Amino acid sequence: MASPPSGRTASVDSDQLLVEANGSTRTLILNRPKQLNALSSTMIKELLRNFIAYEKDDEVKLLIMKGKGRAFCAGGDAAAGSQSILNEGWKWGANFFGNQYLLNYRIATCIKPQVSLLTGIVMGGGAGVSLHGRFRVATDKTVFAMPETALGLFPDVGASYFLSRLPGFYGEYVALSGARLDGAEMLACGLATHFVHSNRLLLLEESLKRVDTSNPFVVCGIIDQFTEQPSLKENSSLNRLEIINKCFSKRTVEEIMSALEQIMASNLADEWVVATILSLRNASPSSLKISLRSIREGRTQTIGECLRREYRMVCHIVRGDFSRDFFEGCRAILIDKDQKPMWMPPRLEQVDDDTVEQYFSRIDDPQWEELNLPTKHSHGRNVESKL
Ligand SMILES: CC(C)(COP(=O)(O)OP(=O)(O)OC[C@H]1O[C@@H](n2cnc3c(N)ncnc32)[C@H](O)[C@@H]1OP(=O)(O)O)[C@@H](O)C(=O)NCCC(=O)NCCSC(=O)/C=C/c1ccc(O)cc1
Repeated sequence: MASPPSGRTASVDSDQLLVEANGSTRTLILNRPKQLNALSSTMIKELLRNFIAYEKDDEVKLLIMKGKGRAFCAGGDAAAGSQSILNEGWKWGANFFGNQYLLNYRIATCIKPQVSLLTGIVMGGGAGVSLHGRFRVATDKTVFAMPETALGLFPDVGASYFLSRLPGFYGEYVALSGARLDGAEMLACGLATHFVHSNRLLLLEESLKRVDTSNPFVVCGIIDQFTEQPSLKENSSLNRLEIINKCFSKRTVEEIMSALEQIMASNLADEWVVATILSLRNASPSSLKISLRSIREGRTQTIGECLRREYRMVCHIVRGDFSRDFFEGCRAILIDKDQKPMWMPPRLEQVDDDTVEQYFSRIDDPQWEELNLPTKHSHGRNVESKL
């Protein structure tokens, strides 16, 4: 589909993605508000097609990404996705995640600035379509999380790149516990680049739509006019960075747990420690172990290397090679909603190092291929500087 004429909105495939053209800007609107804009396969393909087209189109200079309704995006559509994999086989899942990671890579290496308006829920796949972009605007209504360990998955969409670059061992904490961050916390740790009050977001958007340049300094100057410096709440996890660094720097998940439990034993009234321990106890043991290793490996890898490795991991998951926790997590959280997943194996000590290792190996199947990412010479430098 060609870009719509200026000032017009074009819609695609049942309106799941709306594209608004204003002069040199294109506003991409995730439009499944009832599903909190969870990314369907159609939306991912359309976003990918648009990003590829915009890179070549000299008339397009700035991209704006937003969500319709109360969420920016609550992740990939895990409810429909897990059912499609069960009905159609693992290749459906491999194709879904392959396209999504390719989109994440296109966004990370796109030479045109992207401004994501992160108000409302930003989770999982929603982080993948925004945080790799140049400008991430959080608000007083932002609720960010990477909740995949509670779903039997692991923080993917390049999270092993952007979480591993957070201060200290905060990324390990966010990845393993699925902790929710507000807009002020996103800004403080570097996941967001700006904070704008939600009641000024429309004004910011109107100003951005008049931009006629890809110069990031000009774009930044415009966003700066609307920003404010929010304060961290007293109970913010960022005020716990010392404890987080002490516990989440441990080598294994078992050691992280026991470090947290020691703190709990000496201070039973510490609600934050209790909540963190509970979230780790409720998460899939297999997911916790592969997530920790993924973040650790991500620290020294490029965005492309992270996404290729995550693709291997997710392919093992959709094939159910070592565990079916992902299907069980989707059932318990999103389909039956009983919130009581039966993880298998159920205990951390039952997930051995050899099994964890295998999640990082190539898939031994003639029908499987590594994630094929386009060569984007020298853009790696830009990608590194975004966080
Ligand atoms: C805390 C949330 C975001 C909001 O809670 P709420 O305010 O009480 O709202 P609801 O839970 O009632 O959500 C409204 C509707 O949106 C739906 N929804 C809300 N997130 C979603 C969602 N990621 N998917 C598919 N429907 C959703 C949700 O099921 C519900 O549908 P319905 O019951 O039909 O009204 C809650 O919905 C929630 O925990 N959602 C899951 C968030 C989450 O784990 N996301 C990211 C990790 S998973 C991921 O990124 C990709 C996984 C995936 C795996 C395999 C695939 O093939 C494809 C994708």
